[in-house]
Amino acid sequence: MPERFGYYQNELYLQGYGGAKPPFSTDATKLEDSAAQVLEPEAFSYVAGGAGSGATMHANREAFDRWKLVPRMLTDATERELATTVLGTPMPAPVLLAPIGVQSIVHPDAESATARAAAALGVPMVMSTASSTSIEDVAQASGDGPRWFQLYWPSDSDVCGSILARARAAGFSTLVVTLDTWTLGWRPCDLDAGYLPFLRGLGMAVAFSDPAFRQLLEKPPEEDTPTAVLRWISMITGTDRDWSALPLLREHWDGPIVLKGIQHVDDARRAVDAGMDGIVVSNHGGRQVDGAAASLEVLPEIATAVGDRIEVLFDSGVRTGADVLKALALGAKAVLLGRPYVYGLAHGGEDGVRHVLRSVLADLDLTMALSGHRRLADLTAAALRRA
Ligand SMILES: Cc1cc2nc3c(=O)[nH]c(=O)nc-3n(C[C@H](O)[C@H](O)[C@H](O)COP(=O)(O)O)c2cc1C
Ligand SMILES: CCCCCCC(=O)C(=O)O
Repeated sequence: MPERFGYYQNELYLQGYGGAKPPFSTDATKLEDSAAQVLEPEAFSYVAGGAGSGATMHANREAFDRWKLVPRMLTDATERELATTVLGTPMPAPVLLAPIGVQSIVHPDAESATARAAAALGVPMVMSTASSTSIEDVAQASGDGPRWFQLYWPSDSDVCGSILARARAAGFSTLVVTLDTWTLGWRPCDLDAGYLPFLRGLGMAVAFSDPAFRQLLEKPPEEDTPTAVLRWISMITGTDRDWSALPLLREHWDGPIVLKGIQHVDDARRAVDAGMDGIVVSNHGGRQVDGAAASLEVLPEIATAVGDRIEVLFDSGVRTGADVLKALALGAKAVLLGRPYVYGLAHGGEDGVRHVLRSVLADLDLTMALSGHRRLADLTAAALRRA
């Protein structure tokens, strides 16, 4: 029997009645603040930080604040239907976990804990190429849970093919190709601390466990980590992959393909022309182009232009149930939750991620109810007013 998300509210109140407080806050902002207390300062800054002045990261949140919900009354929203299917993946609510690399810097159980928490709720996890856990180990932790794989696209086609074959064999159903991080943005927090986890050999589990990648090295990564790291980084950065190269991915992947990092309506149209199955309207949580538009700001025009031809997903700035509702009303089919679940992981491993997910989904369920929406299909721009 699938969890009724709103019931998490009762569970928390009843715990309080018995004298117990939830171990972690139900408020994403507070969870971020307290994550600063439990994480190494460099690791916290790496997760929380944005590109440049942080303007785009803050703009992502401000854009949500500009849209207000306009609740409707007496609409028979007693029972809500949140379940949906995106690109053949059934999910209990229109929420996935965004690909987030190098989770070992926040918790030793890293992506395995995230995979177990997501699977327990049936929420799809998008595993990052920059994970600290191998494809096969994440698949094992995920069990029967839905899982998608995010690609930082290696220029070497044998390595690319090998990684994708492993992901497919391990039960990852959809490929998410990230386009906005072909080189790292200007990130003052990390630069000032001289901190980039990858240069320390972290977040390399996918590459270092890959036979095709290992074959290219004179010495195995365990013997000469710096050389292996630099070889890998040089392989996944650069612009020698362009729109014309997208069909090559089809040779290695027979499932749906989604392009992540789309912000311009013309790029959304190009994705359609290239035969892609979906896009993620995302500015990488404001970590790449400082001064770029808020992701929510560009969502409506993109959804209007291509939403009937391609699945439009959204991320960057989602923190609450109301945020999810707003993104759906502005045309997204589903959203990807980013930093908040990493703060859950930092606080309590698998339990922490599960708590964050249950909180966001319960909040979404109750916000749908109190705004008078029973079905996801009811959510249109008419549910909102721009402040
Ligand atoms: C610490 C961190 C690592 C990330 N690693 C990846 C990654 O490996 N691949 C990827 O496509 N996006 C990555 N992202 C971007 C997220 O997938 C997502 O786009 C972003 O977190 C959304 O913004 P939000 O966290 O503010 O909601 C990362 C984000 C953070 C915060
Ligand atoms: C050279 C790209 C590695 C970046 C991987 C992690 C990431 O996406 C981030 O935002 O940080």
